[in-house]
Amino acid sequence: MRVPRARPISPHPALPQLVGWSRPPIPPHPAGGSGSRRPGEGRRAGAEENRAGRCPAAMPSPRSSPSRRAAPIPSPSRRAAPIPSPSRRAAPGPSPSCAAVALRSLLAADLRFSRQLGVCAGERSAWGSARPLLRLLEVSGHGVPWLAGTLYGLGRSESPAGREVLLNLLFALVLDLVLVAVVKGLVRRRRPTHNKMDMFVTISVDKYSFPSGHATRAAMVCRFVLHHLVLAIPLRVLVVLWAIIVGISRVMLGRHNVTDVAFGFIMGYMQYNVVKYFWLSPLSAPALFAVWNQ
Ligand SMILES: CC(C)=CCC/C(C)=C/COP(=O)(O)O
Repeated sequence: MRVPRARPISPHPALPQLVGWSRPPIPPHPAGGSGSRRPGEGRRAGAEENRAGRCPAAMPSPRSSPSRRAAPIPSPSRRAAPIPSPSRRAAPGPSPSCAAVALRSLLAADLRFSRQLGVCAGERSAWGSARPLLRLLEVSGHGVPWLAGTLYGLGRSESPAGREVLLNLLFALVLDLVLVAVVKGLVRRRRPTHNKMDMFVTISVDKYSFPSGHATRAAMVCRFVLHHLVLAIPLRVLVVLWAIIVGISRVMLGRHNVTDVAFGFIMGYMQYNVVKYFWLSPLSAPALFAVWNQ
């Protein structure tokens, strides 16, 4: 018959393996507060955070960690050991959630990729000789020529239909400037470090890069023009190509990261929906058109 071996009582399941048996039991902390952590508690707290919806990817898996493999399997009696107080369990600090880990990885890849694509960021960059051409594209998608051109067209237009379209284009351009300024001011993402701040006419929020104002404007103007101008197919293709090239050139010039431009395209595309919804016409804004037609 086998006689069960007597097992000394340990104050904590992990202590026997880590500090030996000769150590006197540690009394439970009276306040359960910020006393010194016992070995093994951090691991337990981490596991609890994991159960509470933390990202498993952010934690080393038990298989990947040799120290975890060596950890003792708690027996039923050990499981009855004193439960650490909530304040002790909170001590290791929050580990990043899945979304935060994914976002951080995406942003790191974005920075790396955008730096590689910034081949015209300076005159001495790999494609530095193409920089003047890309800067011309920059002006073609800038707010000033678009606002000036629209105002000029409005002043010269003699047809009510033309005036209506141009008035709505003016509204779209102003809306775009306001929305981009608001998002840039909220997100406050710095422009890439390799960007030379030699841009044509900027306003204060333009020190920020998210989203790309050129990309929003290019996408929105592209949709606007395709909907309201009767153009031959080659010209329509050219308008779409222009919008895409303006966006790509922002990254090549080092002005933006890829995500700034990608979000800018989406935002500009959706801005046109807003313009369409609030379309100004003699029916929806009679006062405005009455003044204009006098
Ligand atoms: C001053 C006016 C009327 C518009 C500013 C246009 C501008 C500089 C936008 C910035 O574009 P990115 O965000 O693509 O660099």
